[in-house]
Amino acid sequence: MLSTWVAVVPVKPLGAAKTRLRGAVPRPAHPGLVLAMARDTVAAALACPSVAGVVAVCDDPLVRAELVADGATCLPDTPAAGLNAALTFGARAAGGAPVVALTADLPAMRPADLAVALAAAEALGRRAFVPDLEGSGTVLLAAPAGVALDPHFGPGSAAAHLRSGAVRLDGDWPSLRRDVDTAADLDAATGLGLGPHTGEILCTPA
Ligand SMILES: Nc1nc2c(ncn2[C@@H]2O[C@H](COP(=O)(O)OP(=O)(O)OP(=O)(O)O)[C@@H](O)[C@H]2O)c(=O)[nH]1
Ligand SMILES: C=C(OP(=O)(O)O)C(=O)O
Repeated sequence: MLSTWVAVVPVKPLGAAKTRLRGAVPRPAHPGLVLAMARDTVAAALACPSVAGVVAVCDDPLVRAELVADGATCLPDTPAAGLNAALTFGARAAGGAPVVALTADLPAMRPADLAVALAAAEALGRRAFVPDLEGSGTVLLAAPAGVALDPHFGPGSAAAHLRSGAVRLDGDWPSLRRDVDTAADLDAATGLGLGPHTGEILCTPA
């Protein structure tokens, strides 16, 4: 039987987020692009049959309002403590359920790819992670019920997750593994098929 996972999605305040992506769209559209990618990530997670709910961790009132309207629960960030603290905080709110951490920059993610990755994690019964397409970063970290998430996101996180004892999952899940950090990543995600919110931003004239 499939577990029902709680997905924890961290989102930086829009004014500070996705600095490497600046320039991919005209300057005023940048916050809207970051928000749209987060909304598509959350929508795909909510549409995945093995996900029971999404907890977003974010201090930005606009992001919180949009994601709650989309069906997520939102928690405030731990003040100035960073990404891994935010994930640990969000994971604790899952109350011992299986937790999957997802970055909020997966605008091409398909629910079916996420479901297959989660089934692979469940079959292992251990902490497991999915590297990004480049191989050095992490897009997903999963912990079974009752096991601490112990996130090590940040530069070189795939190696850090491996060192921490998590198992690397190497499935062919391009829509899940295509995180968007740069304009070139956004082009690649566009080629895979963007979610509707990100697609709409890119189609809106400046
Ligand atoms: N809640 C929260 N989310 C964070 C924090 N730092 C990063 N994130 C989120 O974690 C995910 C992965 O982070 P990055 O891909 O490095 O995003 P970023 O820091 O906005 O991007 P750059 O400025 O280009 O480094 C994204 O969804 C970010 O919004 C943080 O301090 N708090
Ligand atoms: C935070 C991460 O994202 P990126 O490396 O894409 O900034 C990560 O991969 O751990």
